[in-house]
Amino acid sequence: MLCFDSVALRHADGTRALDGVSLDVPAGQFCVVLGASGAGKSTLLRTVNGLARPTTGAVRVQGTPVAPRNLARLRPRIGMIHQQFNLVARATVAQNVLCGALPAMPLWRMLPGLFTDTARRKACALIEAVGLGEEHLLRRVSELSGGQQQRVGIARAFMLDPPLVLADEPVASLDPQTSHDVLDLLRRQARERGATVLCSLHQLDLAREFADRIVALRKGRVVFDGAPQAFGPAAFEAVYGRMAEASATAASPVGSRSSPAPALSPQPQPPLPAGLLELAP
Ligand SMILES: Nc1ncnc2c1ncn2[C@@H]1O[C@H](COP(=O)(O)OP(=O)(O)OP(=O)(O)O)[C@@H](O)[C@H]1O
Repeated sequence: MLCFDSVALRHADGTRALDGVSLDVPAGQFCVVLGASGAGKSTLLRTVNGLARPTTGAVRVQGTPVAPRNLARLRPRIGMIHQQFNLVARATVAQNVLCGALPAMPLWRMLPGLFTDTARRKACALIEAVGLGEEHLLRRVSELSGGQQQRVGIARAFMLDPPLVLADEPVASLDPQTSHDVLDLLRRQARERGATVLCSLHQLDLAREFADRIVALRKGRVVFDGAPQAFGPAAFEAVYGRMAEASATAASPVGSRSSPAPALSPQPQPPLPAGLLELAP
């Protein structure tokens, strides 16, 4: 379904965001990408829908290379769920979900927002499937809670029945219980529709609970790739580096709903760079 072939991405300032990532994600898999902040998770996802271009290597979706000439053909096949929901705040729930059909619409229908009856019915069915009743259809999304907004985001992502869904930290701004419910919903929807999911997360406990497979990055490299049960203290240390084994276990026991906490030991404070001292008021 999805193939990363020796993918490296170096930014103009020299930052190596991805460094030789090779992965095959088979159809139907719920694959979670873990890693500390800056490890390259978002960049990896963005190479799949063409928002980031690898410096070397290739990404293929169902055998089609992700390249500018193929993007119009690929985008309807890739649903996207964002950390900050990326909904149109002033538009209604129904309008936002219908927007998920735009990548497959001709321009003459897209500009005036001429959605077909089939699309409207599909949007209603999806809104119900994600647990939002009819009373929510015409509510502005700005009036919804974070969890409800992400349900709208999930419904929108499935509008075109994409075989592949990318979810970039979909629960980062939600409380632990809502995070659990939203991931449960995402996995159920993906299973029912046979979709493959590549989902970046910070919460190891949620990854262990929902993933079929965990791929962990550190500094743009894959440092763990395996079943959630195989992600033990050694993998934790490989991914999060400085965190001690004991604090790792305490921070994120299996089944807990908290995010990994930073190591508790006090760190010596380095001196402020000279440039910052000059910024005194
Ligand atoms: N436009 C850019 N120019 C230079 N460096 C960038 C740019 N965008 C991202 N980076 C760097 O690339 C690396 C990977 O970033 P990325 O956003 O993929 O990490 P991440 O694992 O998703 O982090 P987070 O969990 O904090 O969202 C980081 O070092 C980041 O600072």
